[in-house]
Amino acid sequence: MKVIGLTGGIGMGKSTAANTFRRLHVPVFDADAAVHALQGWGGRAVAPIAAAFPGTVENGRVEREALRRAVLGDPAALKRLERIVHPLVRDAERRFLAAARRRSERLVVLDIPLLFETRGQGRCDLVVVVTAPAAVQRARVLRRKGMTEERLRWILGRQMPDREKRRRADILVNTGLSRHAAQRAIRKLVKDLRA
Ligand SMILES: CC(C)(COP(=O)(O)OP(=O)(O)OC[C@H]1O[C@@H](n2cnc3c(N)ncnc32)[C@H](O)[C@@H]1O)[C@@H](O)C(=O)NCCC(=O)NCCS
Ligand SMILES: Nc1ncnc2c1ncn2[C@@H]1O[C@H](COP(=O)(O)OP(=O)(O)OP(=O)(O)O)[C@@H](O)[C@H]1O
Repeated sequence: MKVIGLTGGIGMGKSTAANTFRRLHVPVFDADAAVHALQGWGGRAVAPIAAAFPGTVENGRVEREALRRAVLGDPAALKRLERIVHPLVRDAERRFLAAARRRSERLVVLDIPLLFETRGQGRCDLVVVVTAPAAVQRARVLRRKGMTEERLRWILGRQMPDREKRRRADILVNTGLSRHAAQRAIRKLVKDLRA
């Protein structure tokens, strides 16, 4: 089974690329979705987060807005949150990979925003980095509800710079050109890997 890592900075087009893989019947592990599930009702991160960040859990689930306020601008607090969440995400990833192996999948994708930051590339046979010009990235992200210049700057400061990610990529997918071009690049990759 070949494991494709999919990563890129905020707003570079990971989720869109992940959907293209799904349409080609390649199973995708979505780390952001795993974080949501872990922080949702019944999730394994709820109790440790309630203990570490009082007031951020309500009705058995994490209030992400409150948690964001608790960590924004506080690198030490974010580190504490990551130490709770990342091992649990890793666990979910292991289960995903084990299930895919049992089904004899030949190709799977790990969609992980912080793949390089958490040294996850070693678990991948090849890494796809989605990228676009900084101005395009900025415009995309600032269109989102609740996003501010300050928040964007802070997030970008916590992520490995795009040029570093590009340097480490096995395959670069430019999402700044057109949807069609990005889809074509992914289709070609899947076809080559399946051959
Ligand atoms: C702080 C939280 C509650 C904020 O939630 P919120 O719904 O407001 O934002 P969301 O999760 O959609 O993240 C917004 C953007 O920030 C980026 N981001 C999120 N966490 C981190 C982080 N630890 N370091 C760098 N960038 C991050 C993501 O790429 C995303 O594009 C949430 O991001 C969280 O629990 N983060 C810690 C877990 C983590 O490290 N996740 C990253 C993916 S594994
Ligand atoms: N190839 C592309 N061509 C044009 N627009 C694109 C392309 N890929 C993504 N986009 C647009 O860019 C925006 C961000 O895309 P997406 O949500 O996939 O990014 P992301 O990397 O998953 O973001 P985040 O890191 O915040 O989760 C969306 O509005 C999407 O429609």
